Amino acid sequence: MTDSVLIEGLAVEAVIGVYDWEREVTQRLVVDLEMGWDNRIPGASDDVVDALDYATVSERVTHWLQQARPQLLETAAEGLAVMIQADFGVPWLKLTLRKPGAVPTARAVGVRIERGLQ
Ligand SMILES: Nc1nc2c(c(=O)[nH]1)N=C([C@H](O)[C@@H](O)CO)CN2
Repeated sequence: MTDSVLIEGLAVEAVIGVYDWEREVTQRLVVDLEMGWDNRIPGASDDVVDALDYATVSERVTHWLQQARPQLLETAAEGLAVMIQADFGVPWLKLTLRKPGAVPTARAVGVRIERGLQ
């Protein structure tokens, strides 16, 4: 199944980082998500109940990142993937998590993971 639902450039202020100073501040994270979903069903019903609601997923991702306070981007990405697959029934996803302020000479640094079967 090649259909998907997208969330691009979701900005979240959260505590993340391995250094002591990073535990005292929030930093900007930017989330890009592609989530497998059969869009033929909502496409036929025109009912959001059948859709993967990107607004609800965005809220849950934001809340998860703000309460988790992970050290590593890898930990955050893994936890988000588990939550999205379990809570929304998403069969596969590609998640990119960027930390734009981490390396001043780079536009952004980050990690990308894919989970599940496409
Ligand atoms: N692969 C990673 N490398 C680093 C991470 C990370 O989360 N994943 N984090 C840091 C620090 O927290 C850094 O962002 C502080 O500027 C270093 N390397």
